Amino acid sequence: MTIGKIIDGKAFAATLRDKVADGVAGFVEATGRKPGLAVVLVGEDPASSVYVRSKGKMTVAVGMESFEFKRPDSIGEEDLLDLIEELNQDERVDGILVQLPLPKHIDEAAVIGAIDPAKDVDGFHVVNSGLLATGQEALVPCTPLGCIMLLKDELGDLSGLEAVVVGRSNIVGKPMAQLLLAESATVTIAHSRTRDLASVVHRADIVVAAVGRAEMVKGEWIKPGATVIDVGINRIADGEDGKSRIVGDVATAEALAHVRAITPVPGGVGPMTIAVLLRNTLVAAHARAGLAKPADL
Ligand SMILES: Nc1nc2c(c(=O)[nH]1)N[C@@H](CN(C=O)c1ccc(C(=O)N[C@@H](CCC(=O)O)C(=O)O)cc1)CN2
Repeated sequence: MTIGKIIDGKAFAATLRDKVADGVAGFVEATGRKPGLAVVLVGEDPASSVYVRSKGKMTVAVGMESFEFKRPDSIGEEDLLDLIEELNQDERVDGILVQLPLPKHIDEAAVIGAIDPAKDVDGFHVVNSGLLATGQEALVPCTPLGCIMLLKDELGDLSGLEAVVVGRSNIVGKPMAQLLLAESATVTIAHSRTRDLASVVHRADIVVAAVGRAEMVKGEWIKPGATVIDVGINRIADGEDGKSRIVGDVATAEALAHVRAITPVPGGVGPMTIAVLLRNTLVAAHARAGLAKPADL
């Protein structure tokens, strides 16, 4: 039995961060200032706090300015919108990111819609999703852009390949499908109501699993030689000692016998998310300064 390749997202992300650091040095030389990223965290969700801390550290590590804004769960929507407006006007800030999820009493769409699209380094604003959908230059959501980078690195030209995206979220599934379409793949979006998901997935040369359900995509669903990108990060109880571990949306151990290549969880897509965020911030900084974006990004 042959075993598929494990795609090392951690190593790819480290190389991307090095390229961003080089690009930042060039930007500082050209403009006399550092690119700046503002991250807004509402509440104290432990996972979100870890991601925000990590974003701050990596922002500084590539030579950018990091601005962190922590607000309590109880913040009102108007106050959050006022903060966003301040950041929109702040010349030191090239990128604004509001860590998701937000507390239930805050309208996520209203907050994202208040971010200046030129500073929307998450690529979630409708202006950026519209630009992406119509094939124009846009700030693109970090996780799907990271997935495309890994796929192109593994497969080269994606043109004509059959791709199935499992999941239809605005953050991953929909932009992922748009990016694959832009690469001339033949794209299907499957979701919780899709009939006979196993046979839909079995058609695919590329499977992107982004449903948020632990190991839902089974190994036998995968067409031999397919490439699988696992976006899921699901914490599950492991054994009797009460400890937990993280698994993806794909049953990786089973899938390895079928795939050409697969991203692991952890260490696959996750690390790409923050590396692409830094890349997007540098791209936004160049655009705001009227400079062309560095060629290798
Ligand atoms: N405004 C945003 N909110 C959220 C986003 C986003 O892109 N923008 N994505 C996720 C969280 N996220 C970054 O914000 C993120 C998730 C996972 C990882 C990561 O590196 N994961 C590791 C495992 C981590 C662990 O052990 O818990 C991995 O997969 O190897 C980075 C960033 C939701 N919110």
